[in-house]
Amino acid sequence: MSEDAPRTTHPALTILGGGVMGEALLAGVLASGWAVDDVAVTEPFAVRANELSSRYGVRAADGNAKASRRADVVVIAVKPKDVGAVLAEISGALRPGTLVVSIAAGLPCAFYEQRLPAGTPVVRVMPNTPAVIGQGASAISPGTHADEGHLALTERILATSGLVVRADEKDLDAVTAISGSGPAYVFYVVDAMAEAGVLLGLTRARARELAVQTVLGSAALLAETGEHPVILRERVSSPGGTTVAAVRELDAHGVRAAFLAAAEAARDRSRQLAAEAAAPQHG
Ligand SMILES: NC(=O)C1=CN([C@@H]2O[C@H](COP(=O)(O)OP(=O)(O)OC[C@H]3O[C@@H](n4cnc5c(N)ncnc54)[C@H](OP(=O)(O)O)[C@@H]3O)[C@@H](O)[C@H]2O)C=CC1
Ligand SMILES: O=C(O)[C@@H]1CCC=N1
Repeated sequence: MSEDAPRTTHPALTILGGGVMGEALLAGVLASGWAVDDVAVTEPFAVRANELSSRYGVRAADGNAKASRRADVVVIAVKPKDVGAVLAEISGALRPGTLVVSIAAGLPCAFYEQRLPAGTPVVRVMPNTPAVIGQGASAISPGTHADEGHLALTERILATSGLVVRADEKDLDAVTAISGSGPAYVFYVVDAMAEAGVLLGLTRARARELAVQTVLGSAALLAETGEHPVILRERVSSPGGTTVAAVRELDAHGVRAAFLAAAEAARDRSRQLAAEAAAPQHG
């Protein structure tokens, strides 16, 4: 880059929790040009903290309070049951105006606002694991004190790992049930298709290779054509052919109804997580 080229400035970002999603967000911002000095991660398990530090070159040695003190944006990426304890640690350390972004399932913005200094801007996010390869889907929703600038900043951070959409907070449990948990449904379908291939005599490796490429190609076809899935399904289904015979079995075995029930169960569990996190801790 020439010395005259404009430099993009990035806010100081601290990610609390270096697990699956914390690492995905970390990798995304670094790949998008965040400097390692602008990003820190916290992780209580020292072996994991060292791993993240040596893999990405970011600071991972500090505790939550110290790492949050110098941040412009703090991303909470611990499990929902651990969020209350983390907020108690960082509440006194945040500088006024620090944006708190949480990816924890279930917990509403109000949960954070009740535990952080008055006026703290909070944005709730529901990402998903394809963020690991920059193919994630995230929905974001503002708390009481988050303005357009906070939403735009959150979008900037999440866009480094995929699609970002804005959603009303009342819809975030539904988003969790569809795109948050959704990758697991797709992996389940791929595994079932591969198993079916084995049943029909294909090797396991060949069956999985074909199932993965079929899902990849079908998703790309949907995204690139913008066609309705029913239209694309009809194009596969020749009159009197193999596909219509197969889809009749999916219907007969209640696969569509199972997806609807699964989404309701995930939505309900998301609500329960909020209730459990708000309940007094025992033990
Ligand atoms: N996995 C997913 O598909 C999605 C997850 N989410 C949400 O993201 C959050 C993280 O999930 P995920 O990454 O899967 O979970 P992980 O268990 O992989 O990551 C959580 C990390 O937080 C660490 N941790 C625990 N306590 C603390 C603490 N007090 N301070 C700092 N770090 C701590 C854990 O360390 P240790 O293991 O040593 O305890 C662990 O590394 C959850 O709230 C989840 O609801 C949202 C969307 C999708
Ligand atoms: O299973 C969970 O609770 C998290 C939230 C969405 C995906 N994984």
